[in-house]
Amino acid sequence: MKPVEKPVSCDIARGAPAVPRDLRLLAREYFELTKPRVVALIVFTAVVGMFLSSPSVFLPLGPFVFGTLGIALAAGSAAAFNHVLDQRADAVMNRTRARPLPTGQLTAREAFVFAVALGIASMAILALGVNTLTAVLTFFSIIGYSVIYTVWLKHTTPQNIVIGGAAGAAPPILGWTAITGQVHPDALLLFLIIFTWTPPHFWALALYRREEYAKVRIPMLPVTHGVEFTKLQILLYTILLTAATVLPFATRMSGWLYLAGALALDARFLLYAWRLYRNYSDGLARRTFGYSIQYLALLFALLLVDHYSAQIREALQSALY
Ligand code: HEM
Ligand SMILES: CC(C)=CCC/C(C)=C/CC/C(C)=C/COP(=O)(O)OP(=O)(O)O
Repeated sequence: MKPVEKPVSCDIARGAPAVPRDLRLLAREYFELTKPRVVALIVFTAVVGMFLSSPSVFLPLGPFVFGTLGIALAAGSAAAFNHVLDQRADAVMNRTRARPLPTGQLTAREAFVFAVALGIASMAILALGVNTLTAVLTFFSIIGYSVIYTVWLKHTTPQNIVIGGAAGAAPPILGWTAITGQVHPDALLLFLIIFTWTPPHFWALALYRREEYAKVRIPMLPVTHGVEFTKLQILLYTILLTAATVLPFATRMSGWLYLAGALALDARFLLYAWRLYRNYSDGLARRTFGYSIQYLALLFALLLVDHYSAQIREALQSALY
């Protein structure tokens, strides 16, 4: 469990900052509002979507730069809205109580203004520098995560993260449309991979954090349906994920290099899910959650390397001979 380093303030309702402000610290708190590590992986999946949409390594510079920036700002905006809208539950759970709003480092008003500013900047950059389709789809992703998931689904149904997962799975589509202006079926495969990955990713964490979720009455699957059922769902979704990861090879979007690497990653994920199912421990659930993140990063890196394998081989050959 992460140690809580910051003092916890009760100033949420009054909206006043509880501690003196230092500009560097303040910048760090704002940065923290964007969930930077999550957003980094989200942006990576979007960038992979961009490269996979084109046979050339050289993407049109404007859509590439503005697309990446716009998607990153949108994801950061959605994350900041999530901090504002979930501040009461965040103040109670150990994992989240050191966040900028529960500690009083930032007020809800400051976080809200920041979220709106990032959202507007993202929309302006995407609409003016990329294309309308990407701006519109990104707008729906922001609403999907910050309103539909955070305000509604998260607090009403244990299927919250399955349905809400669509927003987190959208970025490869956004990357693809940023470059081509079209939603291609191959982009939907990338969406499907993240969509089926989200339940094992999140439920592994929800298992070892189940008491905290119960404390704040958030109906996550282990709280409403218990550990046994959640372990089974993780296993079933990991099997579904394995099937989804074969599709890029089956449709010839990706080649043998991708298939071999993806199956190796899948085998390890399935092993984690199987061991969790047979012999549960909080420690194993924590390691499964950690692996889920490595898994997605490596899988998307594989898609990219496989896509340019011919160019990489040629470059290596000309460097060697
Ligand atoms: C509905 C969908 C999702 C849910 C409910 C979810 C939930 C979570 C939670 C609760 C954490 C722990 C954060 C913490 O340590 O405080 C986490 C971490 C993480 N998630 Fe997800 N996640 C989802 C989708 C995604 C997506 C789409 C990505 C990337 C493509 C992603 C990448 C990550 C990463 C990289 C971390 C580690 C962050 C860190 O080290 O601080 N997640 N996720
Ligand atoms: C392009 C675009 C707008 C994408 C938005 C996608 C986005 C920011 C997804 C975040 C996924 C995530 C960390 C969910 C956890 O929320 P939670 O509230 O369950 O977790 P918490 O308890 O850690 O806050």
